[in-house]
Amino acid sequence: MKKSKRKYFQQQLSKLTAGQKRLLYKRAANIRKAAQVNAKNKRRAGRKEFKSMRSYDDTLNFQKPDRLDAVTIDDWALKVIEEEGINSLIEADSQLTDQHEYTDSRKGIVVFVEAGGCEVQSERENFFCLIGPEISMNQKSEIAVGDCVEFAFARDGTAVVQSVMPRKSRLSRPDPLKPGIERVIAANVDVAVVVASIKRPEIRPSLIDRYIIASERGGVKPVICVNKIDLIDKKGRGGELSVLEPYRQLGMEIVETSADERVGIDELKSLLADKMCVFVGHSGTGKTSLLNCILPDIKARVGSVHDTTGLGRHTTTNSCLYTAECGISVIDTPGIREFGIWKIEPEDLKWFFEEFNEYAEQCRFSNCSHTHEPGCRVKEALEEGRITRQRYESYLRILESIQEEGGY
Ligand SMILES: Nc1nc2c(ncn2[C@@H]2O[C@H](COP(=O)(O)OP(=O)(O)OP(=O)(O)O)[C@@H](O)[C@H]2O)c(=O)[nH]1
Ligand SMILES: [Zn+2]
Repeated sequence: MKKSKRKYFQQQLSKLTAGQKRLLYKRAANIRKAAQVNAKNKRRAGRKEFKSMRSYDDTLNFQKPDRLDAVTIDDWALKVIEEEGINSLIEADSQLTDQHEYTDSRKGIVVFVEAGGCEVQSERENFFCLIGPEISMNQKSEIAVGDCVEFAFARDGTAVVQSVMPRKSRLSRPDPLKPGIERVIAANVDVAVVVASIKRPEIRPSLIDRYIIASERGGVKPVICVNKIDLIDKKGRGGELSVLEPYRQLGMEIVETSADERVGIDELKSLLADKMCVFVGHSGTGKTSLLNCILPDIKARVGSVHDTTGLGRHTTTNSCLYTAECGISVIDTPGIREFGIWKIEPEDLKWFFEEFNEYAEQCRFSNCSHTHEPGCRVKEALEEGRITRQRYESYLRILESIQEEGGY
């Protein structure tokens, strides 16, 4: 197949829905098998003409299956598109959907999840969808706010999620009650805004570190937002904000805000422009207040839900995605007091403390945990003031909790 032709068919292939692709590959696999059988039988019979076997009727309309230049299953799939066109696939898929009594398949993004159902935003409309049994078996880790899903409508108008697309990133924690289960707080986010407040409640660096670790593990960029700066008197600034120094040294982005006095809001907005973000942090730090400053139009957007099940709307205790006209999408999460780290081995933790790395290479033991070993260069760097005590102590505390709780 010519390169340009191949590219054209690949473009067509990328436009297919998951259901249509499934059909296409099934068909490609059948035809490939048929072609192989044909070729084999032809050789065996030693004659040019070969009648298709009944079980491989599939090949009847397919030109010269045994002489195609297709090799891989992808080649065969493209060949199917070339020979039969994508319309036949779309039609076959919709007939199949009819059989299962689902119609009008759509794609959307999950804005809210609750037991058995979720709210999905699709083309500026929100739909309450039930979640199919395979997905809901393991719901909280299988479907999360921010997930891209495909859903369709049953005859009675109920929307049902059919499939969840692979995630490009995730922010997870272990379930506080069942630590063996992963809870995905937010999926497909670009930035995690770790909201801390300078006072009421006070900044907890070790909690910030936990969020940084979880973000980096999940492929999310962490940003620190220190809120309530109106509560510090101007003279005391240096002292109260010194906890942020290690993060400045690491080159992290830090924004100082006051939701009450609307300080730093524009800076935060420009940092989040055109990004999918999640707001995380200790309870009461001002996440929702900040969100209201950034996205004043969100209330109107949350209101319009197509409640097709009659199960009603959610409470405010779960994560929720808000999208604004300005291009910012934010997932607000309920505040927490403790934040466990999802499945991290004690010996891997040190690598998440980036400033340790250059010294760790010079430790006497290559598997040094930087706690009790002789010849530990990280501890020397600590004494020399090259590594901050705040971060080192945070490392020890997290390490201890991981060791005690078996990784959670
Ligand atoms: N002084 C001051 N108070 C603030 C500021 N931002 C929020 N608050 C107050 O802090 C309290 C908690 O604010 P929320 O926005 O509900 O905090 P949250 O982080 O969403 O809390 P959770 O929902 O528990 O996670 C409220 O009483 C707010 O009025 C601020 O910039 N300055
Ligand atoms: Zn060491």
